[in-house]
Amino acid sequence: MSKEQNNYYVDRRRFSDPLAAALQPPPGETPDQKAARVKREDEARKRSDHIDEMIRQDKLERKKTKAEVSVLLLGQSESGKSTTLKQFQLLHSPSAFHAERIAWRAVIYLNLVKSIRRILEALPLEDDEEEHDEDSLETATVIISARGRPPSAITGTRVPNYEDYRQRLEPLAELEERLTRLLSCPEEEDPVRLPPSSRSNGYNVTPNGDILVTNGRPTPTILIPDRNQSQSLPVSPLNGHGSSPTSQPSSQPSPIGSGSSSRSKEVAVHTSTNWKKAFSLGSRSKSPKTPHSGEIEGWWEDPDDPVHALNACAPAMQDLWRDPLVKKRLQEKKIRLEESSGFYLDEIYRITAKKYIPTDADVLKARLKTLGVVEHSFIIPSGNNKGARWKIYDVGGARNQRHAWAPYFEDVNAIIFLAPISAFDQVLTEDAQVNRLEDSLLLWKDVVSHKLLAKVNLVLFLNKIDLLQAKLEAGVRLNQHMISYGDRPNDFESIAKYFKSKFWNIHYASTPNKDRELYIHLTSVTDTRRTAIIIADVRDSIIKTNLRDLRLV
Ligand SMILES: Nc1nc2c(ncn2[C@@H]2O[C@H](COP(=O)(O)OP(=O)(O)OP(=O)(O)O)[C@@H](O)[C@H]2O)c(=O)[nH]1
Ligand SMILES: [Mg+2]
Repeated sequence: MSKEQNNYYVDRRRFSDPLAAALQPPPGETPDQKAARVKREDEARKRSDHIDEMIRQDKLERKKTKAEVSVLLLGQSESGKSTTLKQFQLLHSPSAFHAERIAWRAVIYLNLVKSIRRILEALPLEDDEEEHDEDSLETATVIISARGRPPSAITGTRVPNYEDYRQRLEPLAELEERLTRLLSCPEEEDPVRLPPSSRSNGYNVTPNGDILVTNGRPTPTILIPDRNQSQSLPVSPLNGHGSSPTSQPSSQPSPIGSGSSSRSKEVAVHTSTNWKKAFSLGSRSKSPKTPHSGEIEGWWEDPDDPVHALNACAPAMQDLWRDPLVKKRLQEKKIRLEESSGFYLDEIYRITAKKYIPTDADVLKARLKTLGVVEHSFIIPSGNNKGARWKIYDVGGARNQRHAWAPYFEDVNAIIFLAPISAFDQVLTEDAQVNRLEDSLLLWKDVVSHKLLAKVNLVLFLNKIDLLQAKLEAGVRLNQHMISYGDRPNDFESIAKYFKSKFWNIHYASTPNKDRELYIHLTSVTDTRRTAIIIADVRDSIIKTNLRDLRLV
């Protein structure tokens, strides 16, 4: 570069940097003037440094007194994150949890109807079993056998009553369509984009202080009247004329058992949609009910409410589920509905009763895929301290949701990572080539090796141990799906120990912070009593190790 060019760049720099320009000695400066100027600049610099230091101290002090803990729930789809969040809610804001129970009625109905559809689809003997097997990969409850299909799956058990069941259950097809339409999020395919700035927008505070992130839209506060109160219950918006924002023109439902919508997507609700409101508060167009007003008192009096179709189909559903030939056929097809929403099948008459209100356990078992990020916030008292505000973030775990996690890494105190260890013989719903346990291990490695998370407390829930136990009792062998397990005993203790050390080793090998403590729990997060104990333990460990410096304990 020539001297001229060089000067040009220096001048440009002066122009574009006002501070540098200001510090340039004025032309013709005498030595005395220079000494005075240098002294002034020195003093200015000292004052500026002092202000910087004060700001730093102030920030530190504010951080110390900020009684706030952020916890992020991570893990693959169906690992139990939302269920864990529900357990936190049940423990720390039970009235809000109970107030929302009624909203889950629609989800539970849909879970039940989907289970019935899956059974009906599994019954017919297909000419082409290969094609049918592929159909069943739709959910993660289907087992991929390392040794191919057993001979029984090819010969197959015929269910002579199939056509009769199908006809009796036909009304459920329309109901499934309606519930799906009302619950589903139209942007389901869209990846979630949550810039960090969006985290400060759209908070909605319930009367209990619970906060939900709603991306700017209002969050429902759902109230369920006490059973003992004479107050009327709301009329259901599930009646097909509902004013739900997600209502769309009706499309023809596919006949139940036809298999034509068997690949239909799992129902997912984006955190920005108001599904709880839509399913709880009833039609706004109807005025408040009183026992003598001649108006309907509750959803069960609304002839269009889904409960009627369900209630009418209850005997057929019960016959189907109890039929030994059906059970045999499901076994042959290796479909274990008890691992997903199938547990409602054991309680058909209770769930389809006209005045059914979901219990806590029903809500914990209800499956609704998360899209986006849900924040739940509450105060947890600790000792004499007035308590810290805990914020728990529940994220979508499906592959197209995971990029929304990173913005939350920056100021999180602890991560609860869920790995469903019963899933060793299953594949991802979003990619049938990937074993679910393998996916959990890779995801775990990504999380523990992440530099931004180096100082974050890690809690690992090896979840769904109840299902693992049931699977082992049914004779499923781990080493047929994980060759590395070798010929170790196929019992629960040995397998739990093996998984613990596998996850522990990955952490040890990949963590950027060897001093970090890792807490591992064997969990079944649908079990309220045990999970409450574990949550208390997790809470204490997070507070003790993370927040001692912040004077919270
Ligand atoms: N039996 C049993 N079921 C569980 C357990 N944990 C979760 N479930 C059920 O598994 C299903 C999936 O759980 P969710 O909590 O919705 O899973 P998630 O991790 O939030 O999934 P995404 O929202 O898709 O990321 C629900 O029906 C839960 O009730 C468990 O330990 N045992
Ligand atoms: Mg979820």
